Amino acid sequence: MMAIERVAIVGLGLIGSSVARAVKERLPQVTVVGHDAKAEVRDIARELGFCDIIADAPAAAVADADLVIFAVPVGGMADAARAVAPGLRDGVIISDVGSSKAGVAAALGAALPGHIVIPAHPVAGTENSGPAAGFASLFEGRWCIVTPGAGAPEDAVAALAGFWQALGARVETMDAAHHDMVLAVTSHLPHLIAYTIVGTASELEEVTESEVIKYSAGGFRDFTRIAASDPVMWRDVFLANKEAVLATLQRFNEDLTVLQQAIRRGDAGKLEDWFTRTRAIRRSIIEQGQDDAAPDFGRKH
Ligand SMILES: NC(=O)C1=CN([C@@H]2O[C@H](COP(=O)(O)OP(=O)(O)OC[C@H]3O[C@@H](n4cnc5c(N)ncnc54)[C@H](O)[C@@H]3O)[C@@H](O)[C@H]2O)C=CC1
Ligand SMILES: O=C(O)C(=O)Cc1ccc(O)cc1
Repeated sequence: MMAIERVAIVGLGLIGSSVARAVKERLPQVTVVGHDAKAEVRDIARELGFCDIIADAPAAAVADADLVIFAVPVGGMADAARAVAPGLRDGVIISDVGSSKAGVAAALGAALPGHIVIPAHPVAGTENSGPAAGFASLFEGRWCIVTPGAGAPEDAVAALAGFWQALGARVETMDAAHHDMVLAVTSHLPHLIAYTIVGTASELEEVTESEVIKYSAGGFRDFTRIAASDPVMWRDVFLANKEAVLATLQRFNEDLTVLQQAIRRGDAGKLEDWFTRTRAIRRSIIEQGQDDAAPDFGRKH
Protein backbone atom coordinates (compact mmCIF):
# COMPACT_ATOMS: atom_id res chain seq x y z
CA MET A 1 0.00 0.00 0.00
CA MET A 2 1.12 3.58 -0.72
CA ALA A 3 2.45 5.15 2.47
CA ILE A 4 1.09 8.50 3.58
CA GLU A 5 3.75 10.17 5.69
CA ARG A 6 3.18 13.82 4.82
CA VAL A 7 -0.22 15.45 4.28
CA ALA A 8 -0.77 18.96 2.96
CA ILE A 9 -4.08 20.63 3.80
CA VAL A 10 -5.08 23.63 1.70
CA GLY A 11 -7.83 25.63 3.43
CA LEU A 12 -7.73 25.64 7.23
CA GLY A 13 -11.37 26.28 8.14
CA LEU A 14 -13.78 23.94 9.92
CA ILE A 15 -13.02 20.86 7.82
CA GLY A 16 -9.33 21.46 7.01
CA SER A 17 -8.51 22.17 10.66
CA SER A 18 -10.57 19.14 11.78
CA VAL A 19 -8.60 16.89 9.41
CA ALA A 20 -5.34 18.34 10.76
CA ARG A 21 -6.45 17.85 14.39
CA ALA A 22 -7.65 14.29 13.69
CA VAL A 23 -4.35 13.39 12.00
CA LYS A 24 -2.35 14.78 14.91
CA GLU A 25 -4.46 12.78 17.36
CA ARG A 26 -4.80 9.49 15.46
CA LEU A 27 -1.76 9.43 13.12
CA PRO A 28 0.93 11.23 15.13
CA GLN A 29 3.70 9.89 12.86
CA VAL A 30 2.24 11.80 9.87
CA THR A 31 3.54 15.34 9.21
CA VAL A 32 0.76 17.87 8.57
CA VAL A 33 1.55 20.97 6.52
CA GLY A 34 -1.19 23.58 6.31
CA HIS A 35 -1.86 26.54 4.06
CA ASP A 36 -4.70 29.03 3.80
CA ALA A 37 -5.07 31.90 1.33
CA LYS A 38 -5.91 34.26 4.20
CA ALA A 39 -2.94 35.45 6.31
CA GLU A 40 -5.21 35.91 9.37
CA VAL A 41 -6.31 32.25 9.14
CA ARG A 42 -2.66 31.15 8.90
CA ASP A 43 -1.89 33.24 12.01
CA ILE A 44 -4.76 31.64 13.96
CA ALA A 45 -3.67 28.19 12.76
CA ARG A 46 -0.13 28.85 14.01
CA GLU A 47 -1.50 29.96 17.37
CA LEU A 48 -3.80 26.93 17.70
CA GLY A 49 -0.97 24.61 16.64
CA PHE A 50 -3.01 21.91 14.86
CA CYS A 51 -0.44 21.66 12.02
CA ASP A 52 3.25 20.81 12.27
CA ILE A 53 4.09 23.46 9.67
CA ILE A 54 2.11 26.40 8.26
CA ALA A 55 3.35 27.48 4.84
CA ASP A 56 2.72 31.01 3.57
CA ALA A 57 3.12 29.99 -0.09
CA PRO A 58 0.77 27.38 -1.61
CA ALA A 59 3.43 25.61 -3.70
CA ALA A 60 5.74 25.30 -0.65
CA ALA A 61 2.88 23.76 1.37
CA VAL A 62 2.57 20.76 -0.93
CA ALA A 63 6.29 20.09 -1.52
CA ASP A 64 7.07 16.41 -0.75
CA ALA A 65 3.44 15.74 0.29
CA ASP A 66 2.10 12.20 -0.29
CA LEU A 67 -1.47 13.46 -0.02
CA VAL A 68 -2.87 16.93 -0.72
CA ILE A 69 -6.39 17.69 0.55
CA PHE A 70 -8.22 20.76 -0.69
CA ALA A 71 -10.60 21.98 2.03
CA VAL A 72 -11.82 25.19 0.40
CA PRO A 73 -15.34 26.08 -0.85
CA VAL A 74 -16.16 24.02 -3.97
CA GLY A 75 -16.08 27.10 -6.22
CA GLY A 76 -12.48 27.79 -5.12
CA MET A 77 -11.03 24.33 -5.83
CA ALA A 78 -9.64 25.19 -9.31
CA ASP A 79 -7.84 28.35 -8.10
CA ALA A 80 -6.42 26.52 -5.07
CA ALA A 81 -5.21 23.66 -7.30
CA ARG A 82 -3.56 25.97 -9.82
CA ALA A 83 -1.75 27.78 -6.99
CA VAL A 84 -0.14 24.60 -5.62
CA ALA A 85 0.58 22.97 -9.01
CA PRO A 86 4.27 24.02 -9.30
CA GLY A 87 5.09 22.38 -5.94
CA LEU A 88 3.52 18.93 -6.49
CA ARG A 89 5.69 15.82 -6.72
CA ASP A 90 4.92 12.98 -9.16
CA GLY A 91 2.67 10.31 -7.69
CA VAL A 92 1.07 12.53 -5.04
CA ILE A 93 -2.58 11.77 -4.26
CA ILE A 94 -4.79 14.82 -4.81
CA SER A 95 -8.07 14.85 -2.92
CA ASP A 96 -10.60 17.23 -1.40
CA VAL A 97 -13.51 17.36 1.06
CA GLY A 98 -16.05 19.29 -1.03
CA SER A 99 -19.79 18.76 -0.52
CA SER A 100 -20.42 18.22 -4.25
CA LYS A 101 -18.27 15.93 -6.35
CA ALA A 102 -18.74 15.89 -10.18
CA GLY A 103 -17.85 19.56 -10.65
CA VAL A 104 -14.94 19.36 -8.21
CA ALA A 105 -13.55 16.24 -9.95
CA ALA A 106 -13.66 18.06 -13.29
CA ALA A 107 -12.11 21.25 -11.86
CA LEU A 108 -9.24 19.43 -10.12
CA GLY A 109 -8.61 17.18 -13.14
CA ALA A 110 -8.42 20.19 -15.48
CA ALA A 111 -6.22 22.23 -13.11
CA LEU A 112 -3.82 19.34 -12.41
CA PRO A 113 -3.46 17.28 -15.61
CA GLY A 114 -1.39 14.11 -15.21
CA HIS A 115 -1.93 13.91 -11.44
CA ILE A 116 -3.86 11.28 -9.47
CA VAL A 117 -7.13 12.96 -8.44
CA ILE A 118 -9.44 11.07 -6.04
CA PRO A 119 -12.24 13.29 -4.73
CA ALA A 120 -13.82 12.59 -1.35
CA HIS A 121 -16.54 13.96 0.90
CA PRO A 122 -16.61 13.41 4.65
CA VAL A 123 -20.34 13.64 5.40
CA ALA A 124 -19.73 15.35 8.72
CA GLY A 125 -19.78 18.95 9.73
CA THR A 126 -21.49 21.71 11.64
CA GLU A 127 -23.01 25.11 10.94
CA ASN A 128 -19.77 26.75 12.11
CA SER A 129 -16.77 27.72 10.00
CA GLY A 130 -13.20 28.87 10.42
CA PRO A 131 -10.04 27.38 11.99
CA ALA A 132 -11.26 27.65 15.60
CA ALA A 133 -14.44 25.68 14.85
CA GLY A 134 -12.71 22.38 13.99
CA PHE A 135 -12.33 19.38 16.30
CA ALA A 136 -10.49 16.05 16.09
CA SER A 137 -13.50 13.77 16.63
CA LEU A 138 -15.60 15.25 13.81
CA PHE A 139 -15.23 12.24 11.50
CA GLU A 140 -15.66 9.47 14.09
CA GLY A 141 -18.35 7.04 13.00
CA ARG A 142 -19.35 9.29 10.09
CA TRP A 143 -19.33 8.38 6.42
CA CYS A 144 -16.63 9.51 4.03
CA ILE A 145 -17.72 9.03 0.41
CA VAL A 146 -14.81 8.52 -2.01
CA THR A 147 -15.55 9.06 -5.72
CA PRO A 148 -12.59 7.78 -7.77
CA GLY A 149 -12.74 8.30 -11.53
CA ALA A 150 -12.35 5.35 -13.91
CA GLY A 151 -8.58 5.69 -14.18
CA ALA A 152 -7.77 6.07 -10.48
CA PRO A 153 -5.01 3.64 -9.37
CA GLU A 154 -6.38 1.07 -6.91
CA ASP A 155 -3.49 1.42 -4.47
CA ALA A 156 -4.05 5.18 -4.26
CA VAL A 157 -7.80 4.70 -3.66
CA ALA A 158 -6.97 2.15 -0.94
CA ALA A 159 -4.46 4.54 0.66
CA LEU A 160 -7.00 7.37 0.73
CA ALA A 161 -9.72 5.07 2.13
CA GLY A 162 -7.25 3.87 4.79
CA PHE A 163 -6.44 7.47 5.68
CA TRP A 164 -10.11 8.33 6.32
CA GLN A 165 -10.65 5.09 8.23
CA ALA A 166 -7.70 6.01 10.43
CA LEU A 167 -9.49 9.28 11.23
CA GLY A 168 -12.48 7.22 12.41
CA ALA A 169 -14.66 7.45 9.31
CA ARG A 170 -16.59 4.70 7.52
CA VAL A 171 -15.69 4.76 3.85
CA GLU A 172 -18.04 4.16 0.92
CA THR A 173 -17.02 4.38 -2.74
CA MET A 174 -19.40 5.63 -5.43
CA ASP A 175 -19.66 7.46 -8.73
CA ALA A 176 -19.47 11.28 -8.43
CA ALA A 177 -22.80 11.83 -10.25
CA HIS A 178 -24.54 9.37 -7.93
CA HIS A 179 -23.02 11.11 -4.90
CA ASP A 180 -24.41 14.42 -6.13
CA MET A 181 -27.94 12.99 -6.53
CA VAL A 182 -27.90 11.38 -3.08
CA LEU A 183 -26.48 14.43 -1.32
CA ALA A 184 -28.90 16.75 -3.13
CA VAL A 185 -31.68 14.88 -1.27
CA THR A 186 -30.04 14.24 2.10
CA SER A 187 -28.05 17.46 2.60
CA HIS A 188 -28.41 20.15 -0.06
CA LEU A 189 -32.23 20.30 -0.20
CA PRO A 190 -32.55 20.33 3.63
CA HIS A 191 -30.16 23.29 3.74
CA LEU A 192 -32.12 25.08 1.00
CA ILE A 193 -35.37 24.51 2.91
CA ALA A 194 -33.78 25.85 6.10
CA TYR A 195 -32.45 28.94 4.32
CA THR A 196 -35.91 29.47 2.82
CA ILE A 197 -37.97 29.02 5.96
CA VAL A 198 -35.78 31.21 8.16
CA GLY A 199 -35.76 33.95 5.50
CA THR A 200 -39.54 33.67 5.05
CA ALA A 201 -40.21 33.83 8.79
CA SER A 202 -38.10 36.94 9.22
CA GLU A 203 -39.92 38.62 6.34
CA LEU A 204 -43.45 37.89 7.55
CA GLU A 205 -44.77 41.27 8.61
CA GLU A 206 -47.41 40.01 11.00
CA VAL A 207 -44.80 38.08 13.00
CA THR A 208 -42.40 40.49 14.62
CA GLU A 209 -38.71 39.65 14.86
CA SER A 210 -38.96 39.44 18.66
CA GLU A 211 -41.72 36.81 18.36
CA VAL A 212 -39.59 34.77 15.99
CA ILE A 213 -36.83 34.73 18.59
CA LYS A 214 -39.17 34.23 21.56
CA TYR A 215 -41.07 31.26 20.15
CA SER A 216 -38.20 29.62 18.29
CA ALA A 217 -37.92 26.75 20.80
CA GLY A 218 -39.94 24.54 18.42
CA GLY A 219 -39.01 23.08 15.03
CA PHE A 220 -38.00 26.52 13.78
CA ARG A 221 -35.00 26.59 16.11
CA ASP A 222 -33.49 23.52 14.40
CA PHE A 223 -33.88 25.22 11.04
CA THR A 224 -32.08 28.34 12.32
CA ARG A 225 -29.03 26.22 13.16
CA ILE A 226 -28.80 24.93 9.60
CA ALA A 227 -29.57 28.37 8.14
CA ALA A 228 -26.57 29.75 10.06
CA SER A 229 -24.24 27.65 7.85
CA ASP A 230 -21.49 29.38 5.90
CA PRO A 231 -22.93 31.58 3.10
CA VAL A 232 -19.98 31.25 0.70
CA MET A 233 -19.70 27.49 1.13
CA TRP A 234 -23.41 26.95 0.47
CA ARG A 235 -23.58 29.46 -2.39
CA ASP A 236 -20.91 27.35 -4.08
CA VAL A 237 -22.64 24.00 -3.34
CA PHE A 238 -25.92 25.10 -4.98
CA LEU A 239 -24.13 26.53 -8.02
CA ALA A 240 -21.95 23.42 -8.40
CA ASN A 241 -24.73 20.85 -7.90
CA LYS A 242 -27.32 22.80 -9.87
CA GLU A 243 -28.88 19.95 -11.91
CA ALA A 244 -29.30 17.48 -9.04
CA VAL A 245 -30.62 20.16 -6.68
CA LEU A 246 -33.12 21.44 -9.26
CA ALA A 247 -34.33 17.88 -10.00
CA THR A 248 -34.79 17.20 -6.29
CA LEU A 249 -36.49 20.56 -5.77
CA GLN A 250 -38.95 19.72 -8.56
CA ARG A 251 -39.97 16.53 -6.72
CA PHE A 252 -40.12 18.39 -3.42
CA ASN A 253 -42.41 21.06 -4.88
CA GLU A 254 -44.74 18.39 -6.27
CA ASP A 255 -44.97 16.70 -2.87
CA LEU A 256 -45.48 20.03 -1.13
CA THR A 257 -48.37 20.71 -3.49
CA VAL A 258 -49.89 17.32 -2.62
CA LEU A 259 -49.79 18.21 1.08
CA GLN A 260 -51.04 21.72 0.39
CA GLN A 261 -54.00 20.23 -1.47
CA ALA A 262 -54.69 17.75 1.35
CA ILE A 263 -54.81 20.60 3.87
CA ARG A 264 -57.08 22.73 1.65
CA ARG A 265 -59.44 19.79 1.00
CA GLY A 266 -59.42 18.70 4.65
CA ASP A 267 -58.06 15.29 3.60
CA ALA A 268 -57.21 14.01 7.09
CA GLY A 269 -56.37 10.49 5.87
CA LYS A 270 -53.83 11.75 3.36
CA LEU A 271 -52.05 13.88 5.97
CA GLU A 272 -52.04 11.15 8.63
CA ASP A 273 -50.80 8.50 6.16
CA TRP A 274 -47.99 10.76 5.02
CA PHE A 275 -46.84 11.64 8.53
CA THR A 276 -47.08 7.98 9.62
CA ARG A 277 -44.79 7.01 6.74
CA THR A 278 -42.19 9.67 7.57
CA ARG A 279 -42.25 8.75 11.27
CA ALA A 280 -41.49 5.13 10.30
CA ILE A 281 -38.52 6.30 8.22
CA ARG A 282 -37.02 8.16 11.19
CA ARG A 283 -37.61 5.17 13.48
CA SER A 284 -36.01 2.71 11.07
CA ILE A 285 -32.94 4.98 10.79
CA ILE A 286 -32.60 4.94 14.59
CA GLU A 287 -33.21 1.16 14.80
CA GLN A 288 -30.40 0.59 12.31
CA GLY A 289 -28.13 2.67 14.51
CA GLN A 290 -27.70 5.06 11.59
CA ASP A 291 -29.02 8.22 13.20
CA ASP A 292 -25.49 9.59 13.33
CA ALA A 293 -24.97 8.92 9.64
CA ALA A 294 -28.01 10.91 8.59
CA PRO A 295 -28.27 14.71 8.75
CA ASP A 296 -29.75 15.49 12.14
CA PHE A 297 -31.01 19.01 12.45
CA GLY A 298 -31.11 18.81 16.22
CA ARG A 299 -27.57 17.52 16.76
CA LYS A 300 -25.59 19.44 19.37
CA HIS A 301 -21.80 19.76 19.48
N1 LIG B 1 -18.96 22.94 6.79
C1 LIG B 1 -19.31 21.67 6.76
O1 LIG B 1 -20.09 21.21 7.61
C2 LIG B 1 -18.74 20.77 5.69
C3 LIG B 1 -18.05 21.31 4.62
N2 LIG B 1 -17.55 20.49 3.64
C4 LIG B 1 -16.81 21.05 2.52
O2 LIG B 1 -15.52 21.37 3.01
C5 LIG B 1 -14.98 22.49 2.31
C6 LIG B 1 -14.52 23.52 3.33
O3 LIG B 1 -15.60 23.92 4.11
P1 LIG B 1 -15.40 24.56 5.58
O4 LIG B 1 -14.18 24.04 6.20
O5 LIG B 1 -16.69 24.41 6.27
O6 LIG B 1 -15.19 26.10 5.18
P2 LIG B 1 -14.46 27.26 6.01
O7 LIG B 1 -15.06 28.53 5.49
O8 LIG B 1 -14.50 26.99 7.46
O9 LIG B 1 -12.95 27.17 5.50
C7 LIG B 1 -12.55 27.35 4.18
C8 LIG B 1 -11.14 27.95 4.19
O10 LIG B 1 -10.64 27.91 2.85
C9 LIG B 1 -9.84 29.09 2.67
N3 LIG B 1 -9.68 29.28 1.24
C10 LIG B 1 -10.59 29.71 0.33
N4 LIG B 1 -10.04 29.72 -0.90
C11 LIG B 1 -8.76 29.31 -0.78
C12 LIG B 1 -7.69 29.09 -1.69
N5 LIG B 1 -7.82 29.31 -3.00
N6 LIG B 1 -6.50 28.65 -1.21
C13 LIG B 1 -6.35 28.42 0.11
N7 LIG B 1 -7.32 28.61 1.03
C14 LIG B 1 -8.52 29.04 0.58
C15 LIG B 1 -10.60 30.16 3.39
O11 LIG B 1 -9.77 31.28 3.69
C16 LIG B 1 -11.10 29.42 4.62
O12 LIG B 1 -10.21 29.58 5.72
C17 LIG B 1 -16.08 22.98 1.38
O13 LIG B 1 -15.82 22.52 0.08
C18 LIG B 1 -17.35 22.33 1.92
O14 LIG B 1 -18.30 22.09 0.90
C19 LIG B 1 -17.65 19.11 3.72
C20 LIG B 1 -18.30 18.53 4.79
C21 LIG B 1 -18.94 19.32 5.83
O1 LIG C 1 -24.45 20.66 10.35
C1 LIG C 1 -25.11 19.83 9.72
O2 LIG C 1 -26.18 19.37 10.14
C2 LIG C 1 -24.63 19.35 8.41
O3 LIG C 1 -25.40 18.88 7.61
C3 LIG C 1 -23.16 19.45 8.19
C4 LIG C 1 -22.70 19.15 6.81
C5 LIG C 1 -22.65 20.16 5.87
C6 LIG C 1 -22.17 19.90 4.61
C7 LIG C 1 -21.76 18.63 4.28
O4 LIG C 1 -21.29 18.41 3.05
C8 LIG C 1 -21.78 17.62 5.20
C9 LIG C 1 -22.25 17.88 6.48
